[in-house]
Amino acid sequence: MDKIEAGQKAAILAEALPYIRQFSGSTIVIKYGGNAMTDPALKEGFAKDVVLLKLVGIHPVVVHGGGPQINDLLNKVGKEGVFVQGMRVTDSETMDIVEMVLGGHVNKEITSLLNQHGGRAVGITGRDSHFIKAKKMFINTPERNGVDIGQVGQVESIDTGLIRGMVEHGYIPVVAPIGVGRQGEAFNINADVVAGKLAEELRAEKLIMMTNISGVLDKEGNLLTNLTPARIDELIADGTLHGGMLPKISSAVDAAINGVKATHIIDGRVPHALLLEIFTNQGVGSMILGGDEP
Ligand SMILES: Nc1ncnc2c1ncn2[C@@H]1O[C@H](COP(=O)(O)OP(=O)(O)O)[C@@H](O)[C@H]1O
Ligand SMILES: CC(=O)N[C@@H](CCC(=O)OP(=O)(O)O)C(=O)O
Repeated sequence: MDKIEAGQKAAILAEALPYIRQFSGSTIVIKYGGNAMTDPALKEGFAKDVVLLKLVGIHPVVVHGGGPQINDLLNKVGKEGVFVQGMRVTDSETMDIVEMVLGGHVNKEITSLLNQHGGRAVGITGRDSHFIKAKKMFINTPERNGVDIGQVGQVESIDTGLIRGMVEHGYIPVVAPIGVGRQGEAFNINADVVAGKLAEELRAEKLIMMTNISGVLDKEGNLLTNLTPARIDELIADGTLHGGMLPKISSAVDAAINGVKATHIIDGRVPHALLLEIFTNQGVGSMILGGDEP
C-alpha cells in the first residue's frame, strides 16, 4: 500500500466517525431482498457490514426476502411463481414451499453467515412467539377489487418485545416474513411490508431496502434520488413503478410517513452498499421522504 492509498483509506475511516456518533444506539432495519443475495462474495460483504454495524453500537434488524429462491423450488416441483402487483399468489402447496425456503434455508443461511463473521444472529419467523399477527389480504387491481390471492397476509400487529429483547441482549434478529393468523395458520407476507411495519413499530432511525437495481428509476431509466409521496403516486399512476417495486415503494412511503426518519432503496449489487449508505456522504440509491418537499 503506498502513502496516497493509505491516506485515502484513513480519510474514509475518519469520515465514518460523525455517522457512528450519530447512529450509535439507534436501530436500523435492513430489508435484504432475494435478488440481492445471489452472489457469494456480496453475501459475505453484507454479513461483514451488518456485524460491523453491531460492533460500533448500531442495532441492525434484518428482514429478508427470498422470492427468486422460492421460485427455484416451485420450479423443481413443476409449479410457476405467479404474482399480482408484486404479491405472490399463494395456494397451500406454495405456502409450504414459502415456509420451507424462507423460514428454513434462506433464514438459516443468513443467520449462519452473520455468526461466522462474529455476530450473534438469531433467525426467527413471525410464528415465533406469534410476534407478527396477520390476516388475509385481498388486492385491488384496475380490473377488479378484492382479488383473492390465497394465503397472503397483511400485517395486523407486530409485538416488538421479542425483537427488542434480542437487541438489548446483543443479538442480531434475522426475520423471515411469515405471519400467523387467528387459528395459528401461516401467512406469506411480502418482505418489504414486514420490513416497513417493523421499522415503524421499532421507531427505527433508518429503513434500508437492498435490491438488485440502482434505485427507483424513471421511464427513461434515470435514477430518482429523492422521492416524495406525491411524486410516487404519479409514478404508480403512469405505470413507471410496477411489479416488485410496488410493495417496496408503498412500504417505504408508509414508513416515511409514520415516523421512520430516513427510508432508502439501495443497490445490493454494489459491494458494501450498506456501509456506503450509512457511513459516507455518497448516496447509493433513492431516498423516500415523508413530506411533500423534495
Ligand atoms: N420504476 C422502477 N424502478 C426500478 N425498479 C423497478 C421499477 N418498476 C419495477 N421495477 C422492478 O422492481 C424490481 C425490484 O423488486 P423485486 O424484484 O421484488 O426485488 P427484491 O427481491 O429486492 O424485493 C426491480 O428489479 C425492477 O425489475
Ligand atoms: C406475498 C409475497 O409476495 N411474499 C413474498 C415473500 C418473499 C419476498 O418478499 O421476497 P423478495 O423480497 O426477495 O421479493 C414471496 O412469496 O415471494
